Amino acid sequence: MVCYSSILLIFVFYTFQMENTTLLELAENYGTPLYVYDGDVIAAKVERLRAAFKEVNMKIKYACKANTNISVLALMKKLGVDIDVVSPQEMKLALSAGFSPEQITFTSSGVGFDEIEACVNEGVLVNIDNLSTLEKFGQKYGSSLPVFIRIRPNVAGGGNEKISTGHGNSKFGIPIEQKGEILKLVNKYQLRIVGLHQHTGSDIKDGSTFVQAAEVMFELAKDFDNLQYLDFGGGFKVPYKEGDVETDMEDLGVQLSARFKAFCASYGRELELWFEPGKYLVSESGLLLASVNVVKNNPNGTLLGLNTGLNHLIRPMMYDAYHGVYNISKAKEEASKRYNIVGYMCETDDIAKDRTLPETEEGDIMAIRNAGAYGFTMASNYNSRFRPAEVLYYQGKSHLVRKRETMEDILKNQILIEL
Ligand SMILES: Cc1ncc(COP(=O)(O)O)c(C=O)c1O
Ligand SMILES: N[C@@H](CCCC[NH3+])C(=O)O
Repeated sequence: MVCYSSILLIFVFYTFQMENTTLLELAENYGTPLYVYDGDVIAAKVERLRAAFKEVNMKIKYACKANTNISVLALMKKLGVDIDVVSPQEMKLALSAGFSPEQITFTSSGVGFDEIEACVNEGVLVNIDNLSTLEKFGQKYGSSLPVFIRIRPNVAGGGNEKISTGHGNSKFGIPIEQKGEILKLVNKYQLRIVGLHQHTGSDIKDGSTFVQAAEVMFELAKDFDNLQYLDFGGGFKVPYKEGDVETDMEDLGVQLSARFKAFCASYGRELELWFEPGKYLVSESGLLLASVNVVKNNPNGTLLGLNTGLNHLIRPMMYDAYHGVYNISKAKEEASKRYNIVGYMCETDDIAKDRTLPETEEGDIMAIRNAGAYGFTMASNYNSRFRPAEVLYYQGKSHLVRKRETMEDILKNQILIEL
């Protein structure tokens, strides 16, 4: 109940702050499609996570793959959040946004050793997910640098198969069955393992999945003497519509904090508990604004064709993800008509099916919810279309934080040869 009402507050706040006036103005000023992020929603999510884990020494390492706009990253830094990156390029973005190398962790998955070196050279802590890379790390750096290892706990979790990463057939992490081999390498190279990491998946509804994976980590941790951190990954499920199931953060805070404290007591040292949420911090903060290009009255239903599609928001087509859609131009009118909402790409391009909305006209501005995470970062130039502009709204002011692409961007690296 506590949980549901606080998320409702976020929705109410969010709608109140930005619906109608602000959003329509932004669409007018910057054109559509346009990503808009509400920084106050991000700040509220950070606070909620902190409050749930106030009993332990918890650190938030924002999984920036969800949204790498450098102004969003700068906001995270201002909010006191650290950052998790998955490529040297994300690391550079984090540095550009003002993070110091000590605030960055590189969670690698099957990357070339050159990427490990690139991050080490910047002074960034690396997290290694396979034995072969761990061996190379030992050969090159021995005990001179601290290092993290990612394990695969063989715990299934996540909203769908594509985003489930901790199970026994997953490519991610070093399988927990290979503990003996990890320990051999640790001894051989005197590796300074300062942290253990696991990430079970994304859109995990059930808090007990986190506790289950944590138990695997606690058991493993007993064999490592120099730990400072245990990283339980990200993956908290956010609501996609009112009343939708979400991770009960407050309950998880109570359960996991108690187990964590008990573990630290038996380990004999206070460790930091790390999380690396992406969606939890940014999903609900974002809207993708788009215009209605076409209202198509087909015999079997009415389609709204928007000036966006899977090129800008791939989640509906990739994961069958639900995204709420509403008509900002007709916000005060009663929802009376059913629509399927589709994109403008030369592919089946469903955005939302069977939604009841006010009678909608061509030119209306529509808002697609939960677009703050894995929206722009998974966008492409398919059909040679431009990626949208982005706006960050924070404490009553909106800022353009990325310009819309132009034809120059599309042509930039292409080479026309003489034939
Ligand atoms: C290693 C790792 N950490 C954190 C995340 C963030 O997940 P989410 O955005 O669901 O919190 C991911 C993505 O699933 C991931 O692969
Ligand atoms: N991209 C996924 C979540 C993260 C997957 C990466 N581990 C989504 O949009 O739901």
